[in-house]
Amino acid sequence: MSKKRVHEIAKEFGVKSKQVISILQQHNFKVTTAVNSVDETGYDIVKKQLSKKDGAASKTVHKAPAKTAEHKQASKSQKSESVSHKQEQKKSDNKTQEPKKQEHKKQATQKTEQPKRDDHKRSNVRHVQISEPTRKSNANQSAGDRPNNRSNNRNNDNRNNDNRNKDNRNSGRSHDARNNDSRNNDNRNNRNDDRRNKKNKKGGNNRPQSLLSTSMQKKKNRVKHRNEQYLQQKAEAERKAEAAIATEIELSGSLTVKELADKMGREVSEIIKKLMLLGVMASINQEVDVDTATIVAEEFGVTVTEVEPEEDPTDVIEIEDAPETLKPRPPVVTIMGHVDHGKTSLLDVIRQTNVTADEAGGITQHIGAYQVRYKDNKITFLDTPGHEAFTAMRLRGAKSTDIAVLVVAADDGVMPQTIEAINHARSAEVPIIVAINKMDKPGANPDHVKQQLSEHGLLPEEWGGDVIMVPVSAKQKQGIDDLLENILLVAEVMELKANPNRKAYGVVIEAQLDKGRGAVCTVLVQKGSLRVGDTVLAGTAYGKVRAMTNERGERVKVARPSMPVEILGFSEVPQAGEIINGMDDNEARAIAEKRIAKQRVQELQATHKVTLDDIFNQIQQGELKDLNIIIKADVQGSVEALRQSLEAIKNPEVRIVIVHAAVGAINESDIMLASASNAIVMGFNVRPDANVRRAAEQEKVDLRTYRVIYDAINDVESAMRGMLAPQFKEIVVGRAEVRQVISTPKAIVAGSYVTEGRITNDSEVRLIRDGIVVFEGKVDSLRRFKDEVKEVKTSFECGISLEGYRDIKEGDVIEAYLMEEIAPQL
Ligand SMILES: Nc1nc2c(ncn2[C@@H]2O[C@H](COP(=O)(O)OP(=O)(O)OP(=O)(O)O)[C@@H](O)[C@H]2O)c(=O)[nH]1
Repeated sequence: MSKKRVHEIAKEFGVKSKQVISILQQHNFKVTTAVNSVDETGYDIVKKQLSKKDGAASKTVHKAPAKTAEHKQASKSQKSESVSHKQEQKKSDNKTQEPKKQEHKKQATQKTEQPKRDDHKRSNVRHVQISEPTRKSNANQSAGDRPNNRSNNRNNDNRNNDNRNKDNRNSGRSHDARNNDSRNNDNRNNRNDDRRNKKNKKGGNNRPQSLLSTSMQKKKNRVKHRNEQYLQQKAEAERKAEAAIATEIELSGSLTVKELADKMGREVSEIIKKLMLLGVMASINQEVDVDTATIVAEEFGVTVTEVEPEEDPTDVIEIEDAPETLKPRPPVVTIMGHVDHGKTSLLDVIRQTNVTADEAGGITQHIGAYQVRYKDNKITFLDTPGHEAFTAMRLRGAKSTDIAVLVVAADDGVMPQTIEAINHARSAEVPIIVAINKMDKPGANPDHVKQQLSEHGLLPEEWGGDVIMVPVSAKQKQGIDDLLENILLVAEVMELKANPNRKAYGVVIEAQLDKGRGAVCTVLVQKGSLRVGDTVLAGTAYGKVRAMTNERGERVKVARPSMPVEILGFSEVPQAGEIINGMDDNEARAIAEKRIAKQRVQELQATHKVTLDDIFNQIQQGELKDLNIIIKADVQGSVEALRQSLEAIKNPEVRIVIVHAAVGAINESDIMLASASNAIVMGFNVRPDANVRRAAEQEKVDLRTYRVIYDAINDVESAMRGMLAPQFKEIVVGRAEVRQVISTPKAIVAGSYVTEGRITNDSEVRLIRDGIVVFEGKVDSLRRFKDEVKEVKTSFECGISLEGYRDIKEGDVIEAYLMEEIAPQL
């Protein structure tokens, strides 16, 4: 063997050159540096020495990595040592502790990683085992950064202990009880290390977990638990919402925004937003047609199927007539206006001047409607009080009038009923022609009338508006042609047409029971033709037409569109405004029976007329879109004040609509209009008379009277919020008419006649003059002749004096009332 340098030998044995030099010097070799070389003898001495030492060193120091064949060999022997040791230990431990076995297994597997680590720490006496993240960071630190490493090591004393133990194990040294303890420590320490490392990573608290207060821990657990619960609930809600969202819906006709949202399983706000984006401003209760609903639904990715609406077996399906079957028909005109402005006179003049020679016998009987001929054209006039033609018919969904003629006396101008008539016609969307009557009168001022009408939204044509205003005089029969001419003109523009060749469809104008003839009914045929022998159905009444007569009492066999006829043959008296259909016998009977049954059910159910008491419920259920109100007050100022205050009430779901507002007492016409338009009537300083109250009860119209405007507004606001406290209801106990006013030194005594109910001496009373409340207070004294009495009943005379009020006039009405507490509505 050639000579070998010291550093080569050192490298070969994995020791420092210094060590080799020292051995050689001990054996008198002259070597001082690593580059000095020695012969085979020197090499053998070193080898011998080092292998001796190696045996000893292997017991204390971990071996160098198995890079060379020798090392591999060493590693193998180490393994075999370890295995044999395990076997020995197995025996000695008498197979007692399973965890230990596990530990051994773990160590065995760790061995495969060992060389790497050994390599890394060859120069370190202490072997540091660190958990993965730290190891990484240490690895990232350069090997030259030793002091840092060391300080880390010091900080991690436990870990170091652990590693020392591990080293011991790896070196195959004895595994005594101490070692076992160390292993346990090792496990604990490892866990702690992991936590600490995690914490350190976050830059959090470095204190060991055990040092955290128990309460903190509990708090943390609670928060964690709550968070988990919240997340679970959220996920559940989302899952449910997801499930509720429809992907397909069926639409059978227009529906409200709320209904659409419900169908789609979406929030109303989402639908409203989408509609807004589409340029449609809609509130929750507003109706949207199928097309709009379809667009909205498709925007949400919902497929829409249009289906036929469910049929009501009591409905008679209305046939849509093909355009080619339609033939022109005469217009149907209603004359309306204020009392004494000349409605009857005008109708008479029209009738007389336009009956042809052969009809000279004239109209023999009143049948509520008639036709006149004018220049080969027919015009049908409804001879019923104006408001009835609208309210009663509209109530049942019928539209009888094409054109409204508003009669205004030129000398009197616009009066309360004129405004009422305008509102009726507007409500029914019927065009208005104004007949300015009594033009022959000296005080006639048509311009003033036009001016007044303009203020109510009727602007005459000559002033740039679209309302035809014709000056007439019923008395002098002037302007009648002009009026009829204009009626025909408006009718022509309206292109009024109907199919005469089909089963009859019309409306009942009026009906009554005649002792001799049974149910007598005036019918206006609107479509098709009605013939004697036809079976007809109107509401729950049906029957075969036995006889038909026109307005002159002549028997007719057929009645065509726009023709009024009186018919006999109904099983019972139908109601005015009811729709009449010609149909098969059996079908008519079957539908009538079903309608009777339905009516019974409806009667059992609560009425759906709007009342302040249940406005909130109706809003909630999406049933109410507009709150219609009719205002009646004693003076115009109050009307306007109430109107403006009510209109100023804003509610996102309900709009306040003033259907009619006028000065004057509440009358039957107001009730009819309220009934037809589902309105409530609010009276301010005005009172309804007995008939009006009865009508309101019958029609189930909510009628409220107030003395203070604020109370009225407050009631509406509270009702809309569902906060109305209807604890008291006024009960009228009796009424007395003042027939004579007697002045005595002590008081003014109203010599009165009790017309209804009773008046008591402790009554709360109000004094009413022309429907207007002029005083509210208490009875001071109540006398029959000269005696003080407690009460006076209907049909008796009495003397009433009022506490603190003397301005009593003949014709005044004294109304006695009491406030009755009523149970709040549920
Ligand atoms: N000078 C004049 N008087 C008229 C004219 N038209 C009607 N009158 C008179 O006015 C009064 C009332 O006429 P009516 O036709 O009864 O009036 P109305 O509107 O039908 O009255 P009500 O049925 O009570 O609502 C009668 O005395 C008529 O003679 C007219 O053109 N000129």
